[in-house]
Amino acid sequence: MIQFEQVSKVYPGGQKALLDVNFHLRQGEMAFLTGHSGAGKSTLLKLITVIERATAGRVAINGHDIAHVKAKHVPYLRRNIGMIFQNHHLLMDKSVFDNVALPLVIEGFTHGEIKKRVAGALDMVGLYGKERHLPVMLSGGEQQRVGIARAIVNKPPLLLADEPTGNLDPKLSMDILRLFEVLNDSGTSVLIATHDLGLIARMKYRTLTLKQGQMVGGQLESTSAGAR
Ligand SMILES: Nc1ncnc2c1ncn2[C@@H]1O[C@H](COP(=O)(O)OP(=O)(O)OP(=O)(O)O)[C@@H](O)[C@H]1O
Repeated sequence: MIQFEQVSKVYPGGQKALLDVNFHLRQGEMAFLTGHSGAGKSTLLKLITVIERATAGRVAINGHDIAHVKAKHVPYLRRNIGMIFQNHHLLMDKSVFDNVALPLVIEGFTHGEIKKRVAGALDMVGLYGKERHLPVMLSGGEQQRVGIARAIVNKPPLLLADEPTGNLDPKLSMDILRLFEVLNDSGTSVLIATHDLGLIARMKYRTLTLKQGQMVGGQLESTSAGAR
């Protein structure tokens, strides 16, 4: 599903964020991505969503090299990726419903289908009934879950999450991880960047580890990857 071959990223100014990174996330796999602050986790996710471009190497999704994809094709590529951001990226002047509906509106779904799917996604994250609320009326954890509902509402084949449990208490964190498992069971590939080693330890998934931009663990696919 996702393949990195000798991928490096140097930011303008010379900051080396990733160095010769190799890994393969299989179709239907769920894995964690961990490492110290500044190790390069967010950068790695940004290369997959083409928010940033690799300086060297090959980044491929389903065999297609995306490192050099034309800017006009990037929105099509992103439709297949649900992205959960560290700081939610919600539209603060729009209701919960409008925030979650956004990917479906962009894709041109009918109003009836949008209502049905948004209700389903909000139900999955435990926010059913809060459709008309503005994000400011919600707690940090609830806002995070609105971001998760928005990422899963169009049932993307790939879900990327950057610290998805950062604002959540242990019980809610576990609930969100279980939700990712449900999506993974239905075929979604999931990559979760997190500092939460306790959470990782409780779930038996492959863990890719970055240290100062280098992949120092988890690159090799194990036959038990994805087993619980
Ligand atoms: N836009 C940018 N311009 C220059 N340097 C950047 C930029 N974004 C990130 N970096 C640098 O690249 C390195 C990797 O950053 P990145 O955000 O990928 O790390 P991270 O592992 O996600 O960290 P955290 O866990 O703190 O979010 C850091 O040294 C950071 O300062």
